[in-house]
Amino acid sequence: MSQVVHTRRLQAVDLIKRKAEGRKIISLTAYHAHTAGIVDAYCDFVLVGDSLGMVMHGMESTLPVTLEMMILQAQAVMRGTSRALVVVDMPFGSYEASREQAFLNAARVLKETGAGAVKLEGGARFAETVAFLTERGVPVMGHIGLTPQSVNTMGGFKVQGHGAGDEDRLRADARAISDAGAFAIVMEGIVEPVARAIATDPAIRAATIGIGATAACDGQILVLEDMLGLSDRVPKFVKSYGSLRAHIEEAVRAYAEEVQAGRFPADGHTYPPR
Ligand SMILES: Nc1nc(=O)c2c([nH]1)NC[C@@H]1CN(c3ccc(C(=O)N[C@@H](CCC(=O)O)C(=O)O)cc3)CN21
Ligand SMILES: CC(C)C(=O)C(=O)O
Ligand SMILES: [Mg+2]
Repeated sequence: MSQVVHTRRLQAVDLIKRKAEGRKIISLTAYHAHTAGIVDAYCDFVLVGDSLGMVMHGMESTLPVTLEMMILQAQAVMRGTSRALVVVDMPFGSYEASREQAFLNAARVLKETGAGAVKLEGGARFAETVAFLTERGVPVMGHIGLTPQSVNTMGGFKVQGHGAGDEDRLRADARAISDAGAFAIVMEGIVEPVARAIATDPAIRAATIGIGATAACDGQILVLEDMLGLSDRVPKFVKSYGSLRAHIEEAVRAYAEEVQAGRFPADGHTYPPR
């Protein structure tokens, strides 16, 4: 009799185990089935980020992104992955008004996509929301520091933690959402000594995921198109691991040249008579 090998996706609780074991948590964003399929083998979780508004649609900020856009791209990413946990960003306006609004919209995300968790931006002020969702079966990832949905109140995409009292505030934010039941916290754009102090704080049970924050975090994330060298402008915290923009441009240039010269399509690319 053959043994049934049950492979399953990583789950939110697995990331907390990772933190305890001291094994780094690897993650990237993805918005499409095909790119998600490539990163699935290497990532513990794949984030369907609301940065898709800026990366895929050329928006100036993440504010115009809708729940419908997030659900559509999350469905694509779920189809492309089999191993990684898929986490979906709650877009601006879909969770801030009340705990009930947050639950109803998060439930829609889980029901309509099959994703394993949602992420929402905010610290101590959203601790009640994080607890409300977690108690009702929705695993929540928090996001503190440079929170892009607050671009208008922050006065730009500004690195956080330079001011007096910032360390205490950011630490209180991280502790509050960890205590509320968040399984992980994205720490974005936080100045090094402050980020390190929070990432190594033994009072924080949630796994810390850095982006433009310290290497002391339990894991790291980047926007896939940024690290591939496809995005035209990237934040300073991005390291380029590829040069897709140049690759695509060269392919498109060669195609245009061959069509112009009549060399494409050649015999192998047309249908001969039977
Ligand atoms: N393509 C992309 N990559 C991202 O990492 C990303 C998005 N889009 N969209 C949503 C947010 C916005 N993010 C950003 C955008 C710009 C900066 C930026 O320009 N930062 C300045 C420092 C600004 C300051 O502290 O004054 C930098 O030089 O990195 C940082 C994060 C991160 N997220
Ligand atoms: C940059 C990551 C953390 C994010 O929130 C996004 O891609 O929207
Ligand atoms: Mg986001």
